[in-house]
Amino acid sequence: MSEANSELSTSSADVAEMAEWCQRVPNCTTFRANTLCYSVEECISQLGEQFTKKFSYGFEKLPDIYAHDLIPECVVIGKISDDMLDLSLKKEEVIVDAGCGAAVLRGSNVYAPGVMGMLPSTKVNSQVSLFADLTASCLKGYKRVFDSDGKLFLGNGVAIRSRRELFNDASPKLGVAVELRHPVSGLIMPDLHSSLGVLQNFPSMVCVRVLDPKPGEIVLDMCAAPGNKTTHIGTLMNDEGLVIGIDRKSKVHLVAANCAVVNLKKCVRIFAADSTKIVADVKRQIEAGPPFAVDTFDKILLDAPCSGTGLRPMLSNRITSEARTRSFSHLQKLFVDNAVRLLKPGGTLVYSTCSVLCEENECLVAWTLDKYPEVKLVSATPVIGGAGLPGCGLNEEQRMLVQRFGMNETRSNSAVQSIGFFIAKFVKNV
Ligand SMILES: C[S@@+](CC[C@H](N)C(=O)[O-])C[C@H]1O[C@@H](n2cnc3c(N)ncnc32)[C@H](O)[C@@H]1O
Repeated sequence: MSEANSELSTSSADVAEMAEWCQRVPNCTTFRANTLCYSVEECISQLGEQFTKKFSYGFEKLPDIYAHDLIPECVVIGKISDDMLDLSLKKEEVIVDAGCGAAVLRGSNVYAPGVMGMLPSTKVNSQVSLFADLTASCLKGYKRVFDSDGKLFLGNGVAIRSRRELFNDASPKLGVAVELRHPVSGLIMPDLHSSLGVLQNFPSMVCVRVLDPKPGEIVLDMCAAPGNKTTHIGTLMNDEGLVIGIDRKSKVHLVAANCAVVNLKKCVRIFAADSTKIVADVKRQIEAGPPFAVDTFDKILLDAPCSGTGLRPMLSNRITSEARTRSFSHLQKLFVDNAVRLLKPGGTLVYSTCSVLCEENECLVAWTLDKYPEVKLVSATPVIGGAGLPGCGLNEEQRMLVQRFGMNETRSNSAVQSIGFFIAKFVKNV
């Protein structure tokens, strides 16, 4: 990074605004249809049937379910209307940790590991009010009414597990503990165990559309697990060509499992490796896995490990951890270095993060352009998010080429308000 760029960082006013934005919940649920097995229309109709069954306990009207006009495989599921929600407080309460609370606000049931407290009077099938403990002060197994300023109401549900099953038995604490019925956010999630498609944040789908993989191409997904973007890439390629997915040894099985679920049988090869060290000095067979020779790939997705500060709702404060961010931008530069070398002349590199901090986004792009004259920044089309932040190393023209989801979505033309995300697209000179 040049001297000037190295001093750039997200200002404390921006950080405060971002922290406030990150506490808000997205305004819909997004689901990527598995178009290898279903048409988007079939997918929408099956989701409608699923929700009709799920809502047999009393909702009169399903939320809107429709395909996004610019990303056709993206199925948008609207909110349950407020007038159908029963948000009256119940006698029984269940306390969950902040991570579980964030998932509940996005429409998830409560899974057993997230439960911190439950009253002894709660029975299976009891109606319960759900609260998140934002202070991390509720001890596991708490059995009284939790009295705290950091107690956030999440909605109402029905207990599926008893207190004894959750805290006393020696059996493993897995599975659904409380079925969510009336979330304050109005958001619901479809059944997750299905080949119909995957729950995926909207900008993640845009990111793969920006990469624009085509059947027959040779594509590298440098940070692939759990494989949501790998399966999207393979699907857009109609399972023809070669997609190399790389991640850590402990995670590559997730990518393989997700490929199997969506019925990708031919084009994806998965390898465990460190993507900061995958460039070989000599020519090698691509199928043999890393390291790879320079100038090998038509397209590379670098969905980099990052601070995750765009993920929302964020109920615990991760955004001020400067040390973490610094270590991520160091790692991100090592990935970029490998990516630029592995890209064929004329090839495309897409860099993305789910961070809202400019150190991991605009500054990283400015550093890349400064360090590698052989790549140029091009428009990250389809452009749906806002422009890059000013004052972070990119000039006016360059700011318009990248896209940023989250606060400052100045040119956003999508009604979907999702997580914070950043996408930049580079092409290597021929
Ligand atoms: C943002 S996540 C990727 C999400 C994935 N692209 C998806 O859409 O499902 C970043 C990933 O980078 C992986 N990672 C971190 N360091 C790595 C390294 N040195 N080499 C390869 N992968 C790494 C992490 O294990 C994590 O799965």
